[in-house]
Amino acid sequence: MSDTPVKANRRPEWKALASHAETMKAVHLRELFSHDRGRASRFTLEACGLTLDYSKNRITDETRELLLKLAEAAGVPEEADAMFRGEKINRTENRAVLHTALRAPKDAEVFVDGRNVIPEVHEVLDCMSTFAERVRSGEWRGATGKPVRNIVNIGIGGSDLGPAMATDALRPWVREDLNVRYVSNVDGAHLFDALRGLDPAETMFVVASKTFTTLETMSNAISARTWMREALGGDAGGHFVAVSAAPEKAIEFGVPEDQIFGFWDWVGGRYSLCSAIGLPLMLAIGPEAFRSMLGGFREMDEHFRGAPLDSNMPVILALLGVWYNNFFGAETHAILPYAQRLHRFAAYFQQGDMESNGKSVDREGRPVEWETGPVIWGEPGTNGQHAFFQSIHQGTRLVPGDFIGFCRSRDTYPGHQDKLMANCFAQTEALAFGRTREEVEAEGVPEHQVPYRVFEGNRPTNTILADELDPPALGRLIALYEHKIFTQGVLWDIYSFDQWGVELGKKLAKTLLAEFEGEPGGHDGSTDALVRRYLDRRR
Ligand SMILES: O=P(O)(O)OC[C@H]1O[C@](O)(CO)[C@@H](O)[C@@H]1O
Repeated sequence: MSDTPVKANRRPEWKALASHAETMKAVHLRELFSHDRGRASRFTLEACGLTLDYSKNRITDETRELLLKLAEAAGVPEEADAMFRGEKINRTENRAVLHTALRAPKDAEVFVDGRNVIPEVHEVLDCMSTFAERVRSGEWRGATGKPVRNIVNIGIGGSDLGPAMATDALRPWVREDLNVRYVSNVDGAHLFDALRGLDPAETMFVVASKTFTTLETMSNAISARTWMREALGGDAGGHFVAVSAAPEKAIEFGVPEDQIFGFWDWVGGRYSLCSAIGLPLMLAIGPEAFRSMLGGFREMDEHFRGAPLDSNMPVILALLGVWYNNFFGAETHAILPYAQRLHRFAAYFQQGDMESNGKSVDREGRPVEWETGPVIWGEPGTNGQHAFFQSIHQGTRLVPGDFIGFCRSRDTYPGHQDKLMANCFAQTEALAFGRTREEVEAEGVPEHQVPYRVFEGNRPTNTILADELDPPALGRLIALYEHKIFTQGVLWDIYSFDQWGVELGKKLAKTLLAEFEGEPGGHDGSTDALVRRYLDRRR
Protein backbone atom coordinates (compact mmCIF):
# COMPACT_ATOMS: atom_id res chain seq x y z
CA MET A 1 0.00 0.00 0.00
CA SER A 2 1.30 3.48 -0.87
CA ASP A 3 1.95 5.81 2.07
CA THR A 4 1.63 8.95 -0.09
CA PRO A 5 -0.94 11.14 1.68
CA VAL A 6 -4.34 11.28 0.07
CA LYS A 7 -5.07 14.53 -1.75
CA ALA A 8 -7.02 17.04 0.33
CA ASN A 9 -10.14 16.88 -1.83
CA ARG A 10 -10.21 13.08 -1.77
CA ARG A 11 -10.68 12.93 1.99
CA PRO A 12 -14.12 11.63 2.98
CA GLU A 13 -14.61 14.79 5.11
CA TRP A 14 -14.06 16.98 2.02
CA LYS A 15 -16.49 14.91 -0.03
CA ALA A 16 -19.10 15.06 2.75
CA LEU A 17 -18.87 18.86 2.67
CA ALA A 18 -19.16 18.92 -1.11
CA SER A 19 -22.39 16.99 -1.02
CA HIS A 20 -23.75 18.98 1.95
CA ALA A 21 -22.99 22.21 0.06
CA GLU A 22 -25.34 21.12 -2.74
CA THR A 23 -28.20 21.14 -0.23
CA MET A 24 -27.10 24.35 1.44
CA LYS A 25 -26.96 26.31 -1.81
CA ALA A 26 -30.74 26.26 -1.87
CA VAL A 27 -31.11 27.48 1.72
CA HIS A 28 -31.58 31.19 2.47
CA LEU A 29 -30.33 32.94 5.58
CA ARG A 30 -33.91 34.14 6.07
CA GLU A 31 -34.97 30.53 6.60
CA LEU A 32 -32.05 29.82 8.89
CA PHE A 33 -32.95 32.73 11.16
CA SER A 34 -36.73 32.32 11.17
CA HIS A 35 -37.92 30.22 14.11
CA ASP A 36 -34.39 29.89 15.46
CA ARG A 37 -33.96 32.53 18.11
CA GLY A 38 -30.88 30.80 19.48
CA ARG A 39 -29.00 30.96 16.19
CA ALA A 40 -27.11 34.16 16.88
CA SER A 41 -25.79 32.93 20.22
CA ARG A 42 -25.03 29.41 18.96
CA PHE A 43 -22.89 30.90 16.23
CA THR A 44 -21.12 33.55 18.30
CA LEU A 45 -17.72 33.13 19.88
CA GLU A 46 -15.95 35.20 22.52
CA ALA A 47 -12.19 35.06 22.86
CA CYS A 48 -9.49 37.44 24.07
CA GLY A 49 -11.89 40.37 24.23
CA LEU A 50 -13.09 39.80 20.66
CA THR A 51 -16.60 38.76 19.70
CA LEU A 52 -17.09 36.87 16.48
CA ASP A 53 -20.68 36.63 15.30
CA TYR A 54 -20.68 34.16 12.45
CA SER A 55 -24.41 33.46 12.46
CA LYS A 56 -24.92 35.35 9.18
CA ASN A 57 -23.20 32.55 7.28
CA ARG A 58 -24.89 29.98 5.10
CA ILE A 59 -24.34 27.21 7.59
CA THR A 60 -26.27 24.98 9.95
CA ASP A 61 -25.12 23.02 12.99
CA GLU A 62 -24.47 20.15 10.61
CA THR A 63 -22.26 22.34 8.39
CA ARG A 64 -20.19 23.31 11.40
CA GLU A 65 -19.83 19.68 12.44
CA LEU A 66 -18.67 18.70 8.98
CA LEU A 67 -16.22 21.58 8.79
CA LEU A 68 -14.78 20.71 12.19
CA LYS A 69 -14.31 17.13 11.06
CA LEU A 70 -12.31 18.43 8.10
CA ALA A 71 -10.07 20.41 10.47
CA GLU A 72 -9.53 17.29 12.59
CA ALA A 73 -8.81 15.11 9.58
CA ALA A 74 -6.29 17.64 8.26
CA GLY A 75 -4.54 17.62 11.64
CA VAL A 76 -4.91 21.33 12.41
CA PRO A 77 -4.10 21.04 16.16
CA GLU A 78 -1.07 18.83 15.54
CA GLU A 79 0.25 21.15 12.80
CA ALA A 80 -0.25 24.20 15.01
CA ASP A 81 1.64 22.48 17.78
CA ALA A 82 4.51 21.72 15.43
CA MET A 83 4.69 25.39 14.46
CA PHE A 84 4.69 26.63 18.07
CA ARG A 85 7.33 24.04 19.03
CA GLY A 86 9.72 25.33 16.37
CA GLU A 87 9.62 22.39 13.99
CA LYS A 88 10.84 23.26 10.50
CA ILE A 89 7.37 23.35 8.98
CA ASN A 90 8.54 25.62 6.15
CA ARG A 91 9.96 22.55 4.42
CA THR A 92 10.75 24.09 1.05
CA GLU A 93 13.17 26.46 2.78
CA ASN A 94 13.97 24.14 5.68
CA ARG A 95 13.02 26.78 8.25
CA ALA A 96 11.04 26.98 11.45
CA VAL A 97 8.09 29.38 11.51
CA LEU A 98 8.20 31.16 14.80
CA HIS A 99 6.54 34.54 14.70
CA THR A 100 4.76 33.32 17.84
CA ALA A 101 8.13 33.17 19.65
CA LEU A 102 8.50 36.92 19.07
CA ARG A 103 5.75 37.59 21.58
CA ALA A 104 6.36 34.70 23.96
CA PRO A 105 7.13 35.57 27.60
CA LYS A 106 10.71 35.76 28.83
CA ASP A 107 10.52 32.44 30.65
CA ALA A 108 9.21 30.50 27.63
CA GLU A 109 11.41 27.99 25.89
CA VAL A 110 11.31 27.43 22.14
CA PHE A 111 14.13 25.50 20.51
CA VAL A 112 15.47 25.81 16.98
CA ASP A 113 18.37 23.47 16.17
CA GLY A 114 18.73 22.73 19.87
CA ARG A 115 18.94 26.40 20.93
CA ASN A 116 16.35 28.25 22.97
CA VAL A 117 15.54 31.35 20.89
CA ILE A 118 13.57 33.25 23.54
CA PRO A 119 16.56 34.93 25.28
CA GLU A 120 17.71 36.41 21.93
CA VAL A 121 14.19 37.62 21.18
CA HIS A 122 14.06 39.51 24.47
CA GLU A 123 17.59 40.79 24.08
CA VAL A 124 16.65 42.45 20.77
CA LEU A 125 13.40 43.76 22.25
CA ASP A 126 15.34 45.30 25.13
CA CYS A 127 17.84 46.92 22.74
CA MET A 128 14.98 48.31 20.66
CA SER A 129 13.33 49.71 23.80
CA THR A 130 16.52 51.40 25.00
CA PHE A 131 17.15 52.88 21.58
CA ALA A 132 13.53 54.04 21.21
CA GLU A 133 13.65 55.74 24.60
CA ARG A 134 16.88 57.53 23.68
CA VAL A 135 15.40 58.83 20.44
CA ARG A 136 12.06 59.76 21.95
CA SER A 137 13.60 61.56 24.91
CA GLY A 138 15.85 63.64 22.65
CA GLU A 139 19.01 62.09 24.11
CA TRP A 140 19.95 60.66 20.70
CA ARG A 141 21.42 63.45 18.62
CA GLY A 142 22.23 63.67 14.93
CA ALA A 143 25.44 64.90 13.28
CA THR A 144 24.64 68.55 14.02
CA GLY A 145 23.49 67.92 17.59
CA LYS A 146 19.78 68.20 16.86
CA PRO A 147 17.32 65.63 18.24
CA VAL A 148 15.37 63.36 15.87
CA ARG A 149 11.99 64.69 14.78
CA ASN A 150 11.46 62.65 11.59
CA ILE A 151 11.70 58.91 11.17
CA VAL A 152 11.58 57.51 7.66
CA ASN A 153 11.25 53.75 7.36
CA ILE A 154 12.58 52.35 4.11
CA GLY A 155 11.32 48.83 3.42
CA ILE A 156 8.81 46.97 1.29
CA GLY A 157 6.30 44.13 1.69
CA GLY A 158 6.59 42.67 5.15
CA SER A 159 9.26 45.23 6.01
CA ASP A 160 6.78 48.05 5.43
CA LEU A 161 3.13 47.04 5.51
CA GLY A 162 2.93 45.88 9.13
CA PRO A 163 4.54 48.86 10.88
CA ALA A 164 2.90 51.29 8.42
CA MET A 165 -0.54 49.79 9.05
CA ALA A 166 -0.03 49.69 12.83
CA THR A 167 1.32 53.26 13.03
CA ASP A 168 -1.93 54.50 11.51
CA ALA A 169 -4.04 52.11 13.59
CA LEU A 170 -2.48 53.33 16.82
CA ARG A 171 -2.37 57.04 15.94
CA PRO A 172 -3.50 58.18 19.43
CA TRP A 173 -0.36 56.59 20.87
CA VAL A 174 1.99 58.20 18.32
CA ARG A 175 4.02 61.08 19.74
CA GLU A 176 2.73 64.27 18.19
CA ASP A 177 6.21 65.74 17.81
CA LEU A 178 7.46 62.70 15.87
CA ASN A 179 6.84 62.55 12.18
CA VAL A 180 6.94 58.89 11.07
CA ARG A 181 6.84 58.16 7.34
CA TYR A 182 7.08 54.99 5.29
CA VAL A 183 8.73 54.67 1.90
CA SER A 184 8.44 51.44 -0.06
CA ASN A 185 8.08 51.98 -3.79
CA VAL A 186 11.12 52.18 -6.06
CA ASP A 187 9.20 54.91 -7.86
CA GLY A 188 11.43 57.82 -6.84
CA ALA A 189 8.38 59.96 -6.26
CA HIS A 190 7.67 58.01 -3.08
CA LEU A 191 10.98 58.90 -1.44
CA PHE A 192 10.93 62.38 -2.92
CA ASP A 193 7.51 63.17 -1.47
CA ALA A 194 8.40 61.61 1.89
CA LEU A 195 11.52 63.79 2.19
CA ARG A 196 9.83 66.98 1.11
CA GLY A 197 10.02 69.54 3.90
CA LEU A 198 12.23 67.42 6.17
CA ASP A 199 15.36 68.81 7.78
CA PRO A 200 18.08 66.16 7.26
CA ALA A 201 19.68 67.15 10.56
CA GLU A 202 16.50 66.03 12.38
CA THR A 203 15.84 62.95 10.24
CA MET A 204 16.63 59.31 10.91
CA PHE A 205 16.24 56.51 8.39
CA VAL A 206 15.34 52.97 9.39
CA VAL A 207 16.42 50.68 6.57
CA ALA A 208 14.34 47.56 7.04
CA SER A 209 15.04 44.49 4.97
CA LYS A 210 15.31 40.88 6.05
CA THR A 211 17.69 40.10 3.20
CA PHE A 212 19.18 43.58 2.72
CA THR A 213 19.24 42.89 -1.00
CA THR A 214 15.74 43.92 -2.07
CA LEU A 215 15.98 46.18 -5.12
CA GLU A 216 13.39 48.72 -4.01
CA THR A 217 14.71 49.07 -0.48
CA MET A 218 18.37 49.24 -1.43
CA SER A 219 17.70 51.81 -4.17
CA ASN A 220 15.75 54.00 -1.76
CA ALA A 221 18.37 53.56 0.97
CA ILE A 222 21.18 54.61 -1.39
CA SER A 223 19.25 57.70 -2.51
CA ALA A 224 18.44 58.56 1.10
CA ARG A 225 22.13 58.24 2.00
CA THR A 226 23.05 60.60 -0.84
CA TRP A 227 20.38 63.07 0.30
CA MET A 228 21.76 62.95 3.83
CA ARG A 229 25.43 63.21 2.77
CA GLU A 230 24.74 66.14 0.48
CA ALA A 231 23.11 67.97 3.36
CA LEU A 232 25.36 67.02 6.24
CA GLY A 233 28.64 66.11 4.62
CA GLY A 234 30.54 62.84 4.76
CA ASP A 235 29.40 60.90 7.78
CA ALA A 236 25.69 60.28 7.83
CA GLY A 237 26.04 57.02 9.79
CA GLY A 238 24.33 58.40 12.90
CA HIS A 239 21.22 59.05 10.85
CA PHE A 240 20.80 55.46 9.72
CA VAL A 241 19.74 52.40 11.61
CA ALA A 242 19.06 49.03 10.04
CA VAL A 243 16.79 46.11 10.73
CA SER A 244 17.90 42.91 9.07
CA ALA A 245 18.54 39.20 9.31
CA ALA A 246 21.74 39.88 7.31
CA PRO A 247 23.63 42.36 9.56
CA GLU A 248 26.88 41.99 7.60
CA LYS A 249 25.20 43.54 4.56
CA ALA A 250 23.93 46.46 6.66
CA ILE A 251 27.46 47.06 7.93
CA GLU A 252 28.72 47.02 4.34
CA PHE A 253 26.11 49.65 3.52
CA GLY A 254 27.59 51.86 6.21
CA VAL A 255 25.29 51.42 9.20
CA PRO A 256 27.29 51.32 12.46
CA GLU A 257 27.14 47.85 13.99
CA ASP A 258 25.51 49.01 17.23
CA GLN A 259 22.67 50.56 15.19
CA ILE A 260 21.63 47.27 13.60
CA PHE A 261 18.71 45.34 15.03
CA GLY A 262 18.62 41.71 14.05
CA PHE A 263 16.06 39.06 13.48
CA TRP A 264 16.14 35.48 12.26
CA ASP A 265 15.39 33.32 9.25
CA TRP A 266 12.51 31.74 11.17
CA VAL A 267 10.59 35.03 10.99
CA GLY A 268 8.75 35.34 7.68
CA GLY A 269 8.68 38.87 6.22
CA ARG A 270 4.88 39.09 6.29
CA TYR A 271 4.83 37.82 9.90
CA SER A 272 7.59 40.10 11.15
CA LEU A 273 5.79 43.04 12.77
CA CYS A 274 6.62 41.76 16.29
CA SER A 275 10.33 41.50 15.46
CA ALA A 276 12.74 44.42 15.05
CA ILE A 277 10.77 45.20 11.87
CA GLY A 278 8.39 46.85 14.35
CA LEU A 279 11.11 49.37 15.31
CA PRO A 280 9.54 52.40 13.54
CA LEU A 281 6.27 51.55 15.25
CA MET A 282 8.01 51.32 18.61
CA LEU A 283 9.70 54.66 17.96
CA ALA A 284 6.29 56.13 17.17
CA ILE A 285 4.20 54.71 20.02
CA GLY A 286 6.88 53.95 22.61
CA PRO A 287 8.11 50.64 24.05
CA GLU A 288 5.32 50.33 26.59
CA ALA A 289 2.50 50.48 24.04
CA PHE A 290 4.50 48.20 21.71
CA ARG A 291 4.84 45.59 24.44
CA SER A 292 1.18 45.84 25.30
CA MET A 293 0.45 45.12 21.61
CA LEU A 294 2.69 42.04 21.91
CA GLY A 295 0.59 41.01 24.91
CA GLY A 296 -2.51 41.05 22.68
CA PHE A 297 -0.77 38.87 20.11
CA ARG A 298 0.24 36.44 22.85
CA GLU A 299 -3.33 36.13 24.14
CA MET A 300 -4.54 35.13 20.70
CA ASP A 301 -1.60 32.73 20.27
CA GLU A 302 -2.55 31.01 23.50
CA HIS A 303 -6.20 30.88 22.50
CA PHE A 304 -5.33 29.35 19.11
CA ARG A 305 -3.03 26.78 20.65
CA GLY A 306 -5.30 25.83 23.52
CA ALA A 307 -8.95 26.24 22.54
CA PRO A 308 -10.90 23.27 21.22
CA LEU A 309 -11.59 23.48 17.50
CA ASP A 310 -15.28 24.29 17.91
CA SER A 311 -14.55 27.40 19.97
CA ASN A 312 -11.29 28.37 18.30
CA MET A 313 -11.77 31.72 16.61
CA PRO A 314 -9.03 31.53 13.96
CA VAL A 315 -10.09 27.95 13.12
CA ILE A 316 -13.74 28.91 12.73
CA LEU A 317 -12.83 31.86 10.48
CA ALA A 318 -10.57 29.61 8.41
CA LEU A 319 -13.25 26.95 8.00
CA LEU A 320 -15.86 29.49 6.92
CA GLY A 321 -13.41 30.80 4.35
CA VAL A 322 -12.87 27.29 3.01
CA TRP A 323 -16.63 26.70 2.93
CA TYR A 324 -17.17 29.53 0.44
CA ASN A 325 -13.85 29.26 -1.38
CA ASN A 326 -14.06 25.57 -2.09
CA PHE A 327 -17.74 24.70 -2.01
CA PHE A 328 -19.52 27.87 -3.20
CA GLY A 329 -17.03 29.10 -5.80
CA ALA A 330 -16.28 32.41 -4.04
CA GLU A 331 -13.13 33.88 -5.53
CA THR A 332 -12.48 36.74 -3.15
CA HIS A 333 -12.74 37.62 0.50
CA ALA A 334 -13.29 41.19 1.69
CA ILE A 335 -11.89 42.65 4.90
CA LEU A 336 -13.97 45.65 5.88
CA PRO A 337 -12.92 47.43 9.05
CA TYR A 338 -15.38 50.04 10.31
CA ALA A 339 -12.46 52.07 11.67
CA GLN A 340 -10.65 54.60 9.53
CA ARG A 341 -7.43 53.97 11.42
CA LEU A 342 -7.46 50.41 10.06
CA HIS A 343 -7.42 51.72 6.50
CA ARG A 344 -4.27 49.68 5.71
CA PHE A 345 -5.47 46.50 7.44
CA ALA A 346 -6.78 44.85 4.26
CA ALA A 347 -3.61 45.78 2.35
CA TYR A 348 -1.51 44.27 5.13
CA PHE A 349 -3.41 40.99 5.01
CA GLN A 350 -3.47 41.06 1.25
CA GLN A 351 0.22 40.25 1.52
CA GLY A 352 -0.20 38.12 4.64
CA ASP A 353 -2.81 35.91 3.03
CA MET A 354 -2.08 35.97 -0.69
CA GLU A 355 1.68 35.56 -0.39
CA SER A 356 1.09 32.68 2.04
CA ASN A 357 -1.75 30.78 0.43
CA GLY A 358 -1.59 31.75 -3.24
CA LYS A 359 -0.15 28.35 -4.16
CA SER A 360 -1.06 25.67 -6.67
CA VAL A 361 1.04 22.71 -5.57
CA ASP A 362 0.31 20.63 -2.48
CA ARG A 363 2.83 19.52 0.13
CA GLU A 364 3.65 16.44 -1.92
CA GLY A 365 4.51 18.64 -4.91
CA ARG A 366 1.36 17.62 -6.78
CA PRO A 367 -0.85 20.15 -8.57
CA VAL A 368 -3.82 20.96 -6.37
CA GLU A 369 -7.29 20.07 -7.61
CA TRP A 370 -9.01 22.63 -5.42
CA GLU A 371 -8.98 26.38 -5.05
CA THR A 372 -6.45 27.78 -2.59
CA GLY A 373 -6.17 31.32 -1.21
CA PRO A 374 -8.80 33.80 -2.42
CA VAL A 375 -8.14 37.35 -3.54
CA ILE A 376 -8.07 39.44 -0.37
CA TRP A 377 -9.12 43.05 -0.59
CA GLY A 378 -11.03 45.71 1.26
CA GLU A 379 -11.42 49.27 2.38
CA PRO A 380 -12.72 50.78 5.55
CA GLY A 381 -16.43 51.31 6.04
CA THR A 382 -18.26 53.47 5.39
CA ASN A 383 -16.11 54.52 2.39
CA GLY A 384 -16.54 51.14 0.73
CA GLN A 385 -20.31 51.49 0.90
CA HIS A 386 -20.09 54.44 -1.48
CA ALA A 387 -17.76 52.63 -3.83
CA PHE A 388 -18.07 48.86 -4.33
CA PHE A 389 -20.85 47.71 -2.00
CA GLN A 390 -23.37 47.91 -4.85
CA SER A 391 -21.68 44.88 -6.35
CA ILE A 392 -21.61 42.95 -3.06
CA HIS A 393 -25.34 43.56 -2.60
CA GLN A 394 -26.61 43.00 -6.12
CA GLY A 395 -23.74 41.73 -8.26
CA THR A 396 -23.53 38.20 -9.58
CA ARG A 397 -20.49 37.19 -7.55
CA LEU A 398 -20.53 35.86 -4.03
CA VAL A 399 -18.27 38.05 -1.89
CA PRO A 400 -17.97 36.84 1.70
CA GLY A 401 -16.53 39.44 4.02
CA ASP A 402 -15.47 40.30 7.55
CA PHE A 403 -16.92 43.40 9.15
CA ILE A 404 -14.66 44.60 11.96
CA GLY A 405 -16.00 47.19 14.39
CA PHE A 406 -15.33 48.76 17.76
CA CYS A 407 -17.72 49.75 20.56
CA ARG A 408 -15.78 52.86 21.49
CA SER A 409 -13.56 55.25 19.61
CA ARG A 410 -10.95 57.73 20.78
CA ASP A 411 -10.65 61.15 19.24
CA THR A 412 -14.09 61.22 17.73
CA TYR A 413 -16.90 63.76 17.61
CA PRO A 414 -20.38 63.47 19.07
CA GLY A 415 -22.55 60.97 17.22
CA HIS A 416 -19.92 59.75 14.77
CA GLN A 417 -19.23 56.35 16.30
CA ASP A 418 -22.94 55.51 16.48
CA LYS A 419 -23.38 56.45 12.83
CA LEU A 420 -20.37 54.37 11.85
CA MET A 421 -21.52 51.27 13.73
CA ALA A 422 -25.16 51.64 12.69
CA ASN A 423 -23.87 51.40 9.13
CA CYS A 424 -21.72 48.38 9.94
CA PHE A 425 -24.63 46.43 11.42
CA ALA A 426 -27.06 47.65 8.74
CA GLN A 427 -24.83 46.37 5.97
CA THR A 428 -24.56 42.85 7.34
CA GLU A 429 -28.33 42.82 7.93
CA ALA A 430 -29.04 43.99 4.39
CA LEU A 431 -26.57 41.55 2.90
CA ALA A 432 -28.04 38.61 4.80
CA PHE A 433 -31.74 39.26 4.46
CA GLY A 434 -32.06 41.54 1.45
CA ARG A 435 -35.48 42.79 0.28
CA THR A 436 -37.96 40.49 -1.39
CA ARG A 437 -40.16 41.50 -4.33
CA GLU A 438 -43.15 41.51 -1.99
CA GLU A 439 -41.42 43.84 0.45
CA VAL A 440 -40.37 46.17 -2.33
CA GLU A 441 -43.88 46.24 -3.77
CA ALA A 442 -45.36 46.87 -0.33
CA GLU A 443 -43.19 49.97 -0.10
CA GLY A 444 -45.08 51.39 -3.08
CA VAL A 445 -42.12 51.29 -5.45
CA PRO A 446 -43.22 51.94 -9.07
CA GLU A 447 -43.70 48.64 -10.89
CA HIS A 448 -40.98 49.26 -13.50
CA GLN A 449 -38.37 49.75 -10.75
CA VAL A 450 -39.24 46.69 -8.71
CA PRO A 451 -36.79 44.20 -10.25
CA TYR A 452 -33.93 46.64 -9.80
CA ARG A 453 -34.73 47.30 -6.17
CA VAL A 454 -35.01 43.70 -5.05
CA PHE A 455 -32.10 42.51 -2.93
CA GLU A 456 -31.63 38.78 -3.07
CA GLY A 457 -29.73 38.74 0.23
CA ASN A 458 -28.09 35.49 1.40
CA ARG A 459 -24.70 37.22 1.25
CA PRO A 460 -22.57 35.82 4.08
CA THR A 461 -20.62 37.95 6.54
CA ASN A 462 -18.71 37.64 9.78
CA THR A 463 -18.82 40.44 12.33
CA ILE A 464 -15.84 40.91 14.62
CA LEU A 465 -16.39 43.33 17.49
CA ALA A 466 -13.90 44.65 20.03
CA ASP A 467 -14.22 47.32 22.69
CA GLU A 468 -11.63 49.73 21.39
CA LEU A 469 -8.81 49.90 18.86
CA ASP A 470 -5.88 49.94 21.26
CA PRO A 471 -2.48 48.20 21.17
CA PRO A 472 -3.61 44.87 22.69
CA ALA A 473 -6.76 44.75 20.54
CA LEU A 474 -4.68 45.34 17.42
CA GLY A 475 -2.31 42.54 18.45
CA ARG A 476 -5.22 40.14 19.00
CA LEU A 477 -6.77 41.01 15.65
CA ILE A 478 -3.55 40.54 13.71
CA ALA A 479 -2.80 37.21 15.39
CA LEU A 480 -6.38 36.13 14.65
CA TYR A 481 -5.80 36.57 10.93
CA GLU A 482 -2.28 35.10 11.04
CA HIS A 483 -3.63 31.89 12.55
CA LYS A 484 -6.60 31.85 10.20
CA ILE A 485 -4.14 31.90 7.29
CA PHE A 486 -2.06 29.15 8.89
CA THR A 487 -5.14 26.96 9.39
CA GLN A 488 -6.27 27.41 5.80
CA GLY A 489 -2.80 26.42 4.59
CA VAL A 490 -3.17 23.18 6.55
CA LEU A 491 -6.67 22.57 5.18
CA TRP A 492 -5.47 23.15 1.62
CA ASP A 493 -2.36 21.05 2.27
CA ILE A 494 -0.02 23.71 0.94
CA TYR A 495 3.15 25.30 2.27
CA SER A 496 2.14 28.75 3.52
CA PHE A 497 5.54 30.11 4.49
CA ASP A 498 7.51 30.28 1.27
CA GLN A 499 6.94 32.70 -1.63
CA TRP A 500 8.76 31.34 -4.65
CA GLY A 501 6.16 32.97 -6.89
CA VAL A 502 7.72 36.41 -6.47
CA GLU A 503 11.14 35.37 -7.77
CA LEU A 504 10.70 35.12 -11.54
CA GLY A 505 9.49 38.70 -11.99
CA LYS A 506 12.39 40.00 -9.85
CA LYS A 507 14.91 38.08 -11.98
CA LEU A 508 13.45 39.29 -15.28
CA ALA A 509 13.39 42.89 -14.05
CA LYS A 510 17.13 42.64 -13.29
CA THR A 511 17.85 41.35 -16.78
CA LEU A 512 15.77 44.07 -18.41
CA LEU A 513 17.31 46.80 -16.31
CA ALA A 514 20.80 45.73 -17.41
CA GLU A 515 19.63 45.74 -21.03
CA PHE A 516 18.34 49.31 -20.74
CA GLU A 517 21.98 50.41 -20.75
CA GLY A 518 23.10 48.03 -23.47
CA GLU A 519 21.46 46.08 -26.24
CA PRO A 520 17.80 45.39 -25.49
CA GLY A 521 16.06 42.57 -27.35
CA GLY A 522 15.61 38.84 -27.45
CA HIS A 523 12.41 38.74 -25.43
CA ASP A 524 8.95 38.10 -26.78
CA GLY A 525 7.55 40.54 -29.34
CA SER A 526 5.37 42.38 -26.86
CA THR A 527 8.10 42.94 -24.25
CA ASP A 528 10.67 43.99 -26.86
CA ALA A 529 8.27 46.52 -28.41
CA LEU A 530 7.34 47.99 -25.03
CA VAL A 531 10.99 48.35 -24.03
CA ARG A 532 11.88 50.00 -27.35
CA ARG A 533 9.04 52.45 -26.97
CA TYR A 534 10.03 53.25 -23.40
CA LEU A 535 13.71 53.75 -24.27
CA ASP A 536 12.82 55.97 -27.23
CA ARG A 537 10.72 58.25 -25.12
CA ARG A 538 12.19 58.13 -21.64
CA ARG A 539 14.00 61.40 -22.05
O1 LIG B 1 12.58 42.33 3.89
P1 LIG B 1 13.06 42.09 2.50
O2 LIG B 1 14.10 41.01 2.43
O3 LIG B 1 13.54 43.36 1.87
O4 LIG B 1 11.84 41.55 1.65
C1 LIG B 1 10.72 42.33 1.43
C2 LIG B 1 9.56 41.55 0.91
O5 LIG B 1 9.89 40.91 -0.31
C3 LIG B 1 9.32 39.62 -0.37
O6 LIG B 1 10.35 38.70 -0.24
C4 LIG B 1 8.57 39.34 -1.63
O7 LIG B 1 8.96 40.07 -2.70
C5 LIG B 1 8.38 39.56 0.81
O8 LIG B 1 8.12 38.29 1.22
C6 LIG B 1 9.09 40.41 1.80
O9 LIG B 1 8.24 40.83 2.82
